[in-house]
Amino acid sequence: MTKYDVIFIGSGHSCNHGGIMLAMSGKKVAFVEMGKIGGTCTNYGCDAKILLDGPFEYLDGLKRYEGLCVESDVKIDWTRLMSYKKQTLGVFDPILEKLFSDMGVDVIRGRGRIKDAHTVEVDGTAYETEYIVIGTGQRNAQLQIPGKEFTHGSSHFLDLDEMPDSIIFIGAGIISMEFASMALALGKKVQFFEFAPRALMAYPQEYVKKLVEKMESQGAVFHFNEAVASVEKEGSQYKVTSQNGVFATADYVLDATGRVANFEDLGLEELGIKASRKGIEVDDHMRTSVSNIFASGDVVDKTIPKLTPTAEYESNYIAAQILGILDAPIVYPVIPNLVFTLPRIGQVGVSLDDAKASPDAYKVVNIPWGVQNDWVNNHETDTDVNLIFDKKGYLVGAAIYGSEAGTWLDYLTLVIDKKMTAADLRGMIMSFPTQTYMLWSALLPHLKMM
Ligand SMILES: Cc1cc2nc3c(=O)[nH]c(=O)nc-3n(C[C@H](O)[C@H](O)[C@H](O)COP(=O)(O)OP(=O)(O)OC[C@H]3O[C@@H](n4cnc5c(N)ncnc54)[C@H](O)[C@@H]3O)c2cc1C
Ligand SMILES: NC(=O)c1ccc[n+]([C@@H]2O[C@H](COP(=O)([O-])OP(=O)(O)OC[C@H]3O[C@@H](n4cnc5c(N)ncnc54)[C@H](O)[C@@H]3O)[C@@H](O)[C@H]2O)c1
Repeated sequence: MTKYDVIFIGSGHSCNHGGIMLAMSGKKVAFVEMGKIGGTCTNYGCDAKILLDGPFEYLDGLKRYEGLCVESDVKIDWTRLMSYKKQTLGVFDPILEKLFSDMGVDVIRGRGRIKDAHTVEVDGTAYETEYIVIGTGQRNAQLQIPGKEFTHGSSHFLDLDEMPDSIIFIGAGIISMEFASMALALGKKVQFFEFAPRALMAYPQEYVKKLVEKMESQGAVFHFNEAVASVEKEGSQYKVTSQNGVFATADYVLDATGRVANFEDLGLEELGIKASRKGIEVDDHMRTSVSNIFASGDVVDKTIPKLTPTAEYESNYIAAQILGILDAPIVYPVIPNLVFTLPRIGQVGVSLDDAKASPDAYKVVNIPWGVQNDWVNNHETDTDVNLIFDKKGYLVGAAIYGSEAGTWLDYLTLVIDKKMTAADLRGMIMSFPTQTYMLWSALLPHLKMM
């Protein structure tokens, strides 16, 4: 029997970064994968979504100049876009398998199950190992309601060869709002049933309101405070009904009501490792109650956001521990959150809603960016930025509404994380005229001097 130093169950971002670090440091490593190599982000999540979003971003930008100087009749052909997506991402699985094995990692295909603290079984074959890392991720939390068989999850939507003419989104969270932005840009009929009083509950209220109004102007209908109770088939359509009796019909129903951990059938109960739909319980070293078994990424029960960069961070942290490079508890740096709607909404650090509720602790500087910087802003007049400073003048948070939010958020994350002062920024030279230069100028007067 091959004896491994570390077996990862999963091959997504919660596993592969740390796994490669370990293999390159001379450890004998294997990834056990029952689906596509690379996991959700690579095959059915971030990468698929951002590839499809590409032309929509440009179309949204071009539309801003309509009536000003652009006569636009640009249309996106979803079917051809999807075929481009399938061609591009379809080759990732074999490429990654080769890449990993070239780096010294064995890829074992099949469902992994922990037999005892030092044995992983894959479809009946046992593999011995010193350490185990569980990185089995999450799946759609499909509502258990009558007619659930008529609903689809995010992976199905990201593989649709034809965009349906009408769609009901159950939930107005991150996945629904991102997907609906594309459907609306194609002129499709979109409705939402959302249990909460508003969309994107974790994001700044005023920005979500702006986004919802934009989507409504494109024809979207939002039913807030409506929990879905059933889905029925009516001819070629589907009827969605809420607990209050509000109903609507559409060609397609997407259930995006959150995600649950893949913790079942891993042999955890026999080992006394605690887990629930929220995830596997770990200590501040990412260890389960069995000290040589770690959990990483989306499958962990944690309060920090379940994202690709946080999964990557944890996998590197676990690898460093196994290598004996560090022994301190895990400490997360500031984590940016970005919704890829049209336009984006992003925030990092202290949230805008919290900062506004605590004026004694924070100074909020609003910049009506789109109005002030229209000349450098690609005519995106409704862009808005809020910068949040603590009483010493350090930047501690930021919230952004605009198509460039991602780039700016990463830049501001650096300023927050490194506790940069005005003197630090003045010691740097930025390119000009760029939006990041304007952000740099906007920060200077409010930041701690030195
Ligand atoms: C539609 C969508 C869009 C997203 N967009 C973004 C985004 O824009 N930005 C962002 O940061 N995050 C995004 N995410 C979240 C991101 O995809 C996850 O945070 C990330 O993939 C987590 O990585 P992971 O390795 O923990 O889990 P996963 O990537 O889910 O990997 C888990 C792997 O384990 C395998 N597995 C499970 N059980 C077993 C078993 N018993 N044996 C063997 N293999 C097993 C699965 O097949 C899977 O490949 C998105 C998610 C979705 C669904
Ligand atoms: N840009 C990104 O970072 C990104 C993008 C996509 C996905 N993700 C990942 O996926 C997760 C988001 O997944 P999601 O959008 O499914 O979850 P979510 O938690 O963002 O949204 C789910 C929504 O469904 C609503 N809901 C729950 N039960 C309902 C019911 N019975 N009827 C009507 N509404 C109901 C909730 O109130 C909530 O607003 C993120 O936490 C992240 O892990 C991240």
